[in-house]
This record gives sequence, structure tokens and C-alpha cells, in this order.
Amino acid sequence: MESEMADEPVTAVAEEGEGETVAAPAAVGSSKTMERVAAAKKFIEDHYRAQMKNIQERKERRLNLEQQLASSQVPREEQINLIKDLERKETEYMRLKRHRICVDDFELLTIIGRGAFGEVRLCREKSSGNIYAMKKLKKSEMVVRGQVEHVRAERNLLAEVGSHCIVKLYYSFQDAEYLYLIMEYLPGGDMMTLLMRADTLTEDVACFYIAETVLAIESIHKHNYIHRDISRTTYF
Ligand SMILES: Nc1ncnc2c1ncn2[C@@H]1O[C@H](COP(=O)(O)OP(=O)(O)OP(=O)(O)O)[C@@H](O)[C@H]1O
Repeated sequence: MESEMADEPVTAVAEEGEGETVAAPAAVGSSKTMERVAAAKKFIEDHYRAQMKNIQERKERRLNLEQQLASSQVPREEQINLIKDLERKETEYMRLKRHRICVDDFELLTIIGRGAFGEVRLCREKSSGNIYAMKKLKKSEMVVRGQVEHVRAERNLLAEVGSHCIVKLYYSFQDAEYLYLIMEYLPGGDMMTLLMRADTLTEDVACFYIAETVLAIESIHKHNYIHRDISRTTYF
């Protein structure tokens, strides 16, 4: 998406004296590059930590089954089959985990809204039949309008904040042209539609929505985010 890294060399080669070439000390990268280095480091560390945890858990599941079988009356041959069955399931589980989700995994249904960078659609996950809202964002538009970091923050926030007041994000992925956010579908409509329909809210109903709003804002503040677009169309 962005390519600033390409024009920021971290090491340089300096020419000195008669054709002698010496390596210059590594220059410290710009703060953006350093941020990326830190993000890549964290990604790799998290990835390997998760891998180790998975291997450990898999071993424990097998050991558990072996211990249960050892103290049971199950015939030896059946025990072997049960262990093989567990291994087969574990392999299948790993295969499913490795699957990189993409837009083809969803059946696209009706358009339910338009955002700043593209449409929002109702969609059905083919494997589970679950219904979600798919927000599609055109990457080139985001770059032109300088909104990459804001969209990244929105994605991270939805993934991090587990609050019943904040729409859930189930998956995010991208292809060459678009970013996709697969979110919980909120069928009730936004606050603007409610106000247009009801005109005036009773005190109790107004209290309810104000309380929910305060809880939503509090939950994102707890994660050190601020909402820069509080309006009747961002509450559902
Ligand atoms: N999870 C959802 N469930 C149901 N409808 C949704 C959902 N997310 C978005 N929509 C619909 O799509 C519209 C646009 O989505 P959204 O407001 O998230 O886009 P945006 O890019 O932030 O737009 P803007 O910058 O104009 O506010 C919403 O007003 C709403 O009608």
C-alpha cells in the first residue's frame, strides 16, 4: 500500500580515498521506519509464540487422550484408532487455520450502506452460513486522502475492543485494490434514522441511548483511542 521504506536506506556505502569503499555506519531509520520495524518484530514474536502454544496444546490433548485410554477398558486396537482419529482432526484443524480468508469465501448480498471509501454489503460466509456486514475500502482512495492511519486505527480498535457497545470485527483482509472489514451486522439502523422516525424520544429512551453512548466512548478511551466522528450516523 505505502512504499516509504524503499527510499529510506538503513545502511549506506561511502566512497573514500583511491577507489576504496568502506561501509558507513548504519543510519538510524526515520520514525516511520522504526515503527514498522517494531511492528514487524512484534508480529514475528507473536506468530512464533502462538505456534509454540499451539504445539504445546496439541501435545497436551494427545497426552490427555492417551491417559484416559490407558485407564479405560477400550481394546488396544480401538485405542490406536482413536489416537489416529485425534491426529487426523488436529491436522484438519491446522489446515483450516492456515487458510487465508478472502472475498471469495463470502456470498455477496445486498448493499446496505456507503462509506467514505466504498460500499457496505450484507454477506454470507460460505463455510458457516453466518451473516455479516462487509465494508469494502478502496486502498488508492485512502492513500490519496491521507486516511491510511485512521483506517488502520479503526481496524485495530474494532479488533481490540471487546465491548457490547462497539461493533464486532470478525475478519479483515485485503486484495490488490481493496481492504475488507467483515463486521457484525447491525440490523436496527442508525440513530439518525431512529430520530427521523420517532421525531422525539421519551426521556427513558433518550436516557438509554445516552447511557449506551457513554459506555461506548468509555470503552474506546480505555484502549487509548478517541472517536473523531461522533454523530447520529455512527450510532446504530
Ligand atoms: N455493521 C454494520 N451493520 C449494518 N450497517 C452498516 C454496518 N456498518 C456500516 N453500515 C452501513 O453503511 C454505512 C456506511 O458505513 P460507515 O459509516 O462505517 O462508513 P464510513 O466510511 O465510516 O462512512 P463515513 O466516513 O461517511 O461516516 C452506514 O451508515 C450504515 O448504513
